[in-house]
Amino acid sequence: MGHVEAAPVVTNEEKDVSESLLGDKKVTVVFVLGGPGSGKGTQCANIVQNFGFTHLSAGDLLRAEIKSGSENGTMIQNMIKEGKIVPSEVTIKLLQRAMLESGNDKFLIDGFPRNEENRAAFENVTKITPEFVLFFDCSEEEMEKRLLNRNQGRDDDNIETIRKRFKVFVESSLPVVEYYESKGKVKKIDAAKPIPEVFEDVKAIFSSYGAKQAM
Ligand SMILES: Nc1ncnc2c1ncn2[C@@H]1O[C@H](COP(=O)(O)OP(=O)(O)OP(=O)(O)O)[C@@H](O)[C@H]1O
Ligand SMILES: Nc1ccn([C@@H]2O[C@H](COP(=O)(O)O)[C@@H](O)[C@H]2O)c(=O)n1
Ligand SMILES: [Mg+2]
Repeated sequence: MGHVEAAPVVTNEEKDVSESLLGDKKVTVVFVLGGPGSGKGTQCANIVQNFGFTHLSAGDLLRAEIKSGSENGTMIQNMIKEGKIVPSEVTIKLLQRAMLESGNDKFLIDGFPRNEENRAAFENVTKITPEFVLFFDCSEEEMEKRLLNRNQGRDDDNIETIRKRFKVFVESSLPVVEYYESKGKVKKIDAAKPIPEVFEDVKAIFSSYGAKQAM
């Protein structure tokens, strides 16, 4: 699998984290995108077990930030309840920290970039471009059913917020997928199939990219 030579970050605030994380270390990043409930988290867990990637879910990092009592917690909580996209600088900082703390050099970044601002800011700040984008394609009808049955106590898994998340996905996130499509970077998966079948398709992609199976 090819690698991306990362470059230093520009802001002083991020300096310590980014220099340690990026410096001259080569990192491989796969963005995992798809609508709410398309199965990103489920399949990332499988990829981690089989291919040695670290899974970083932007949504999970934001929820952890709320729980930590951070000064941004209330703002993040309100945005998530409304299905809105949190400002990029907040999410990128969390991703950078998690990348550094992982000690790994291969990352599945799940649910990010969610809009053009996320995409441009991440590339500008980290100088990392994704190896490829894994896109889980699924109908809204199926995704809605899955989210209403998820039972993980998420504040945004209610029908009102789910509809808002679908709208944001179509208006803001699909254009990011289209951007990467224009660069020939999108690997599309039929995510409507049962979980094991989806993973067979996912495995074929990672194997063909030469990602080593974890021992
Ligand atoms: N292929 C599948 N078929 C049926 N159910 C699935 C499938 N993949 C995942 N699920 C179930 O659907 C729900 C949503 O899956 P998951 O949390 O992986 O989605 P997600 O894309 O990460 O969603 P979100 O964007 O909301 O975080 C979970 O309850 C999961 O068990
Ligand atoms: N790049 C991102 C990712 C997520 N969010 C917010 O978190 C919510 C839940 O995300 P999931 O991927 O776990 O479904 C999402 O609806 C956004 O409110 C974000 O702001 N930016
Ligand atoms: Mg998820």
